[in-house]
Amino acid sequence: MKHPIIMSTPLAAQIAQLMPDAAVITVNRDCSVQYWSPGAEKLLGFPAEDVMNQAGLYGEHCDSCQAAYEVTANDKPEGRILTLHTAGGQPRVVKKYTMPLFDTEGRFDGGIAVLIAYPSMPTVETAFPVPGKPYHGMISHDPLMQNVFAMISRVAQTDLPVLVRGESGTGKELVARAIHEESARKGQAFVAINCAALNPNILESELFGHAKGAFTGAIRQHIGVFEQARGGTLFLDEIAEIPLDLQAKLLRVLETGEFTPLGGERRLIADVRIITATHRALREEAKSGRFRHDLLYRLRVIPIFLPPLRERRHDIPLLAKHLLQEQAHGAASPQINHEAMQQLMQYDWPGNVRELRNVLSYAWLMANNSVIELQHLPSEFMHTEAASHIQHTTSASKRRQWDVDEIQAVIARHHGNLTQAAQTLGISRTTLWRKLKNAG
Ligand SMILES: Nc1ncnc2c1ncn2[C@@H]1O[C@H](COP(=O)(O)OP(=O)(O)OP(=O)(O)O)[C@@H](O)[C@H]1O
Repeated sequence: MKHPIIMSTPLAAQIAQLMPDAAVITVNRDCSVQYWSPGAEKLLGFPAEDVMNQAGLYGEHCDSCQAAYEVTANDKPEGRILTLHTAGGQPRVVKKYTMPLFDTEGRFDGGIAVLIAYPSMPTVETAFPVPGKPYHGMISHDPLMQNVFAMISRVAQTDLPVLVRGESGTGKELVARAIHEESARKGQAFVAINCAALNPNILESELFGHAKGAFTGAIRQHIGVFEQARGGTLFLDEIAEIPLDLQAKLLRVLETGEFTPLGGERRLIADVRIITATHRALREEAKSGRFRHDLLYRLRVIPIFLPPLRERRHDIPLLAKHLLQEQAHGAASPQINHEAMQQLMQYDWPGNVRELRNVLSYAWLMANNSVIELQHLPSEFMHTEAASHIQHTTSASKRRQWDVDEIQAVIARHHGNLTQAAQTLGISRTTLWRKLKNAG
């Protein structure tokens, strides 16, 4: 039997005095408001007289819950992040803690809810988007990306399917992971699968699994990603690439919430949150018949678009600093000089942030712990007037010395594999040998 807790209004008022900025609310077993603190008036904008003795209040004022101020008998003590709307219609992100109360007979008898403005929580795991600060490993001060971060916080409070669209390397998987980490499914599995990387014949078994003997070669049972991700989040990358027959099967799973492994007898519950991603315009794919319309509507409930890096060039210095710091693992990270930064800013970045990360790794290696200059960037950055000028003015002796350092650093990075080192340097293995011999 649950322990009886008596929550009288004076006691609630005392708690409210201890937490003047929080909304302290008590409800009875019908969810009718019995106490509404001055902090609740401040945080949510509704005066007490408007809400007292009202039940099931303001469901329409909550984007991610049924009733904003509800307390149920099964509520757990952990906080939930919700987006509410204030009396003035402004969205307000709050963390809501609830405690159900029970009478001496063990019957549910209402409870207490404490709502705190989310960013002011002392224990926020740096999860609230703050411009210029990393948000789940992503950094940007671009307004579109800030919107994306805010959207992640909101959709994470629901189980709605999200479709992330963006070019390769724009951070689609980071977005999917961030939604998972912000959601109640955090702590359960996050399973990512790239639908384009798998042969269509084995994709079905990768998704739903197969029983032993389901087809020739199925020598043992295989657990598919729907089951691996049970209770957690399933990220289906490059969703546009799945064949039409599999699209039909996936649609059925989404409609019924169940699936059967290939050759299996039992239907299993698909308890996963689905996040999909693509670099293609899925609506165009549907128009041209390559993607099912009905599946598109199922998956694209919440669309999130990630802009390419060339459309947010002003993010490049911030990202470069962040990525270099990440690679330095706490040690002092190298600076980038003006010319090199100019080149980075002008480049089109077809591979987006992933390409920027790789270019910076290369440049750091080449700079050998000194300031990153233009000549440390890969060859595609050296084909401009400014670049050729700088190359020209690099002294021959400095250049030769730099070559040896560079070669040795690249060889070390490839753990002594000269073929791979030569590939990274863009020279033949023979030239590499010759340079090493001359240096020695
Ligand atoms: N805004 C960002 N801030 C910091 N790092 C980022 C950002 N966006 C992407 N990255 C980094 O870029 C790389 C690529 O990110 P991710 O794998 O999420 O991209 P993607 O869009 O899923 O790529 P693909 O479509 O090729 O799978 C990762 O190393 C990731 O950490």
